[in-house]
Amino acid sequence: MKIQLTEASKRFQYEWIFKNLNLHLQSGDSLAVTGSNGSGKSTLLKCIAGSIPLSSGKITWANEQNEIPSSDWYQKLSISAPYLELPEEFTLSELLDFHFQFKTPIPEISISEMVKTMYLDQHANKPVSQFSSGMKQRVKLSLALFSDCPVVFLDEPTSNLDARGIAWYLELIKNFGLNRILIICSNEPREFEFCTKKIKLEEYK
Ligand SMILES: Nc1ncnc2c1ncn2[C@@H]1O[C@H](COP(=O)(O)OP(=O)(O)OP(=O)(O)O)[C@@H](O)[C@H]1O
Repeated sequence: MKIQLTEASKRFQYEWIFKNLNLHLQSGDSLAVTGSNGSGKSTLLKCIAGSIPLSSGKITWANEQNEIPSSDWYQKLSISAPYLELPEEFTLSELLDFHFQFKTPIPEISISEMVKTMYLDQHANKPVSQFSSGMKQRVKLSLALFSDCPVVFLDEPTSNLDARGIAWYLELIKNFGLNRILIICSNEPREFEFCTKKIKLEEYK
């Protein structure tokens, strides 16, 4: 899998969010996108995901053989972000059943092993609405990384996680994240110190 940004630029009205961004990513690459609040990290993710258009420039996704049309990018992509809510009326078991009707689970582990890996096996039949914020964050990250997608976006991955949760996140990335294209939006070095590439959005204004 390859993602190429060529002179990618985005503005809202008269405000440039980023300009002339060139980037080449392939499977195995992990990219940290850093920048202050409001610098445009989430906007860049949305452009790369194809959910909002660039103002100028080009983004292409390709597998080994062919370019992938932008209408199909979402099939290759899983996302964990603070602004994406879980359907909280489901129990965790129901949520996993629901989620994996749309995404293929990774072949390495079974659904019951996923629940154990989340340290939520005691809570599988509890509605997600009753989970703590840290438990919900572990569910969001797990859904993203346990989906068999070649591209994974993680926006502020350790928000709501305590020290044990952060160690759990780093282990999850090590075990399930590193053979994909991983893009992490963050200003917390501990969330992205393993990344092979880094961009600072303030440098693209
Ligand atoms: N739909 C929109 N219309 C107009 N302006 C927008 C829109 N979406 C975002 N913006 C503006 O784009 C800029 C970048 O916002 P964005 O959410 O991408 O920043 P961010 O780096 O992810 O911020 P944070 O770290 O606070 O999450 C902000 O000035 C924001 O107000």
